[in-house]
Amino acid sequence: MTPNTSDHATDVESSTKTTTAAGETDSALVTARRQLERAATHADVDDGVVERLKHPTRVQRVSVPLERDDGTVEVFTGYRSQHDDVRGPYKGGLRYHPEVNANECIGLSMWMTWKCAVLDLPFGGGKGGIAVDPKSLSHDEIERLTRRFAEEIRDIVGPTRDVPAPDMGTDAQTMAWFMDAYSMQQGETIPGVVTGKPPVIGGSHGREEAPGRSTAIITREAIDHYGRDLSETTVAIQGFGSVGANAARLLEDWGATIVSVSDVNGAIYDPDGLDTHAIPTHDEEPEAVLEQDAPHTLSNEEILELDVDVLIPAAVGNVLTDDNADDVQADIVVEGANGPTTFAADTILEERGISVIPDILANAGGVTVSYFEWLQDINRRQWTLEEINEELEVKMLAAWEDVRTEVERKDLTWRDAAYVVALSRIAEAKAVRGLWP
Ligand SMILES: NC(=O)C1=CN([C@@H]2O[C@H](COP(=O)(O)OP(=O)(O)OC[C@H]3O[C@@H](n4cnc5c(N)ncnc54)[C@H](OP(=O)(O)O)[C@@H]3O)[C@@H](O)[C@H]2O)C=CC1
Ligand SMILES: O=C(O)CCC(=O)C(=O)O
Repeated sequence: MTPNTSDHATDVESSTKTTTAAGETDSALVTARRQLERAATHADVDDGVVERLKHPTRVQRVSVPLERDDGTVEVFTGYRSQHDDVRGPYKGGLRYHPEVNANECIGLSMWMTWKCAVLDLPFGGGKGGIAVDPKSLSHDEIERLTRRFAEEIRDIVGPTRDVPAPDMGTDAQTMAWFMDAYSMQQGETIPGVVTGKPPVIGGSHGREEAPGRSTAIITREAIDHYGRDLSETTVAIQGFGSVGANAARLLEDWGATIVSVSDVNGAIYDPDGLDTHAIPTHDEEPEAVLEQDAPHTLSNEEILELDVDVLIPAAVGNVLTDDNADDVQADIVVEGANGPTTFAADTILEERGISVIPDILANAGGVTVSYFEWLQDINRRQWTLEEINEELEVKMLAAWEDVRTEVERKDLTWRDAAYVVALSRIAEAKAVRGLWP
């Protein structure tokens, strides 16, 4: 099939914006561009490079027909946005969620470019997915959908071109089907086409927990930076999946008090602390949070306004907006999710003295362990879980120090500082390759 590819993606970039009650336009793409424009004023980067980075290299949109279990046919829309590859192959997850659209994928792929650069990984940024509610499909239907999606985007992915991974609504099994479908088309087993696979077929130990682990590591460092003690820290976490649940359990193990967690239906709250190991994760049992014993339940709006030391939004994007930023009571927000804070909310939180540690640093453990997986696939050698976690700690602490240095040197917000680190590495790579614009 001929790829339906738009090199400039203008058609999609001008559509699908959402607006908050207060009128703030906040698609992931709009937020990502505003963040870039603001951060660029603090970085020594050519205006032309910044202009180029506002646009993806390529966005592929495909129709993904699915034969349902009852024999009827339904057609879903899938996307893959490839933002920039100056530092290496495009890298980023595949999301299965009803709200997936082109602009969301472009914005998320921009964030992947910065994330890989902040962590100094040899990758660029990509992101994709299918506009579908995976909970409405059977196991077999998700397998058929994934295999067909892999066929539709096979021309633009590959271990040295673009390497997908899990994101919301996808997991190690999804990656296994994707890898198998791609390998069958290529006529040989190619584990490195995706990361986040089960270890038995070339996946890495620790990948599933990694974005939650890095979110916990960065929370720990932030607490220490502000002269506090983790054992006296209260935390609320929105979302109890790969990112939220793993961050919650680690922070609890390290002494923090997790007072509230939520899933799509709402939150449970215990001011004395929850036993997060006893709460099933999204992977173990979706929508199980409200079934747990707890003194209070809250809505997903209320959890964001709890009086806690640390708030970790770890579910969907755009949850902190100009509508509720004034009501946030946490002292520190650590972004476990991608893009939970709109541009206007960021400004309000900054004015109120609330530190926001950005997604492109905090949740970067996922793509970092994906990089370790990619290396393991190339070398056909599996690292132990201990090796993975040790290397992840080293990479996260190095990135934390790089960003912290910029925060202190230029008196920047954590987000601006992370962008400055990323942009300078990307601009230097473009300059040295002579790859401008
Ligand atoms: N997986 C990864 O490798 C990485 C993911 N991220 C980002 O982290 C975020 C979460 O991803 P991940 O943990 O993988 O997702 P999962 O699918 O594993 O879990 C998502 C969690 O969020 C809950 N949820 C879904 N919709 C809402 C909503 N509208 N309000 C509140 N909670 C909701 C789900 O509830 P329920 O169980 O009831 O469905 C579930 O608990 C996303 O922004 C993703 O892009 C970032 C880096 C890496
Ligand atoms: O592991 C990866 O390649 C990407 C993970 C991801 O999508 C993300 O960090 O948002």
